[in-house]
Amino acid sequence: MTAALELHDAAFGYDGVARVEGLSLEVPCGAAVALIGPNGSGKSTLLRGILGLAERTAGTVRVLGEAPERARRRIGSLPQADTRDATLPITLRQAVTMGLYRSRGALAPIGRSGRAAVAAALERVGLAELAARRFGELSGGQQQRGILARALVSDPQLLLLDEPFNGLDRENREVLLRLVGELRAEGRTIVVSTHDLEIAQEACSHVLLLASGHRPGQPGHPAAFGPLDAALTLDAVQHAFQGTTVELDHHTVTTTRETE
Ligand SMILES: Nc1ncnc2c1ncn2[C@@H]1O[C@H](COP(=O)(O)OP(=O)(O)OP(=O)(O)O)[C@@H](O)[C@H]1O
Repeated sequence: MTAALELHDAAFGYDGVARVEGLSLEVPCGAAVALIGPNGSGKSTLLRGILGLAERTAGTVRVLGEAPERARRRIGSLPQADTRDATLPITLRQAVTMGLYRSRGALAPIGRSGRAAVAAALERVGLAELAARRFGELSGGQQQRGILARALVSDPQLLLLDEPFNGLDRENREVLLRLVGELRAEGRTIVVSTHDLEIAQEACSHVLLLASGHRPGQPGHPAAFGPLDAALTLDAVQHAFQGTTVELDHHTVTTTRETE
């Protein structure tokens, strides 16, 4: 298999209405794709579409060579922080164990190999010592790493991370950046949405820039896709982030949203 994701003129949305459209791209296996775009351009909708959780309203989609619903057991996902429930009365270890259900089913016994996988995932994100803590009592950054461990526990080939860097302090950000590098080195494919172009430059091989619809209510669409150096141009960033000031120098790209 050459491509982890193959989209041809695909569109995704809700209730028959496309929220992001015109997606034609192939993501090679082992790539780390930064998914960048302004609020509402459809980043989360695209990630949900890849998981088969948002409606495909046009085009075709292959994920790891299969239809999204069939590929789901080979995908690890980290949803946006505000869509998670941190109040569940469970421990961190139990939260991570839930990551096994997708591949094994919720009623299958976890067994020795499952427990070892949970321990390894917790070790990997540096939280082994907090395994017995209640999930809701962890800091935001620790919860984020715990959810990443939950995504990793089933040994996924594709990882979909929705704004994992949001609200992280420097230490948690560094841990996460290092992990993305390691996961990529292991040959896993990663799609990570972020508002931070610096993260894209530090951690990713490819970029998909989404622009908002031309008018309010219209679906977002790609402004650029490709290897980072070729696709992350000032023109593409300006097209995606209309109404913002963008600076692009040799190594650093900063975008600042203009206040009205
Ligand atoms: N469950 C839903 N039902 C209907 N419309 C939705 C749903 N979720 C999102 N939308 C709409 O789809 C559009 C794209 O939203 P989406 O969350 O994918 O954008 P985003 O780029 O991830 O934004 P942000 O950066 O703010 O997270 C928005 O207009 C949003 O209101």
